[in-house]
Amino acid sequence: VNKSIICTLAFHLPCRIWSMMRLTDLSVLDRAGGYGIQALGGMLAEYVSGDFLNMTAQRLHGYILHCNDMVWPLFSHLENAVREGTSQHERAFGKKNEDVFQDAYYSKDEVKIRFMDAMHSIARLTGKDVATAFDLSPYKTACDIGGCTGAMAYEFTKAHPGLSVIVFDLPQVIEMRRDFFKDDQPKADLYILARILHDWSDEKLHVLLSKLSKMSTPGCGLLVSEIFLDEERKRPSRALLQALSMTEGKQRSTTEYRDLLEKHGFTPKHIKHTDNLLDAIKLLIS
Ligand SMILES: C[S@@+](CC[C@H](N)C(=O)[O-])C[C@H]1O[C@@H](n2cnc3c(N)ncnc32)[C@H](O)[C@@H]1O
Repeated sequence: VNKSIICTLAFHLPCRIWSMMRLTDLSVLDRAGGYGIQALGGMLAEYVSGDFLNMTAQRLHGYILHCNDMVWPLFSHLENAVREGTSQHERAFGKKNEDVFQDAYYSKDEVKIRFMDAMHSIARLTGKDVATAFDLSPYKTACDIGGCTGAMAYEFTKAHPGLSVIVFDLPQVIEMRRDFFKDDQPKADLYILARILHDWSDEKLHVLLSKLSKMSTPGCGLLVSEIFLDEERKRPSRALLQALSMTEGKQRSTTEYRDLLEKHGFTPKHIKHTDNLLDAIKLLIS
């Protein structure tokens, strides 16, 4: 991918939103799913000057097509979404539950492939940093919940040759026919949740996390990889912008993730800010 495409995208997205909004007080965006977005300019600076451009040696084609075809059209609902306090997905698809995810991304084959390609691009970009963030030598088996194409799982097996990783995802993605809210996850020493938690409400996550907690025995680990908001919920700005195009989920700070996970018996052990697009936290079941 040509750097100029990234620059163009990074520049035009915030600028177009800004001009559409014509708002002087961007804190009004807090109503759109509870996210402040005071930092559109900051996001631009981060993208243009930051490591993002150095990563473009990796393939981002799928992600750019996904942004162009799926994410960008959602932003045409931005102004009303802000006024009504709805998420843009809710406005675009008229409903707010997990079916939105399946309908939006998996109802048509070409959209499905593009979404999977987009997830694959970012997993390849971030996977090595997430996989090497912690010492995982005590674990022999891992389960990547919502692991999509297996790109992240592949990075884990490359970084930890003794670890075997199961990918658990929807029937449309793999033939295992597993839904992480309904089906029991396979037994593993380590559960990986990469870019999963931000997609769901606290209520939904209680269902998923209590299942994982029941499956885990003392010594089992949980590795969560997300963008962690700072405690003021203002940065990084790409997380805030992404929040506006999400389904029913929300971005959370490190403390919010910690509180959520501790309720299910997972004790945080290490947090790693990777300087890549995703951070990671490792927890142990107590
Ligand atoms: C945002 S993607 C993250 C993919 C991958 N973990 C990564 O970091 O590249 C969310 C993944 O969760 C899967 N997913 C969504 N709802 C699910 C469900 N109810 N049961 C199982 N997988 C689900 C999607 O198919 C998709 O692969």
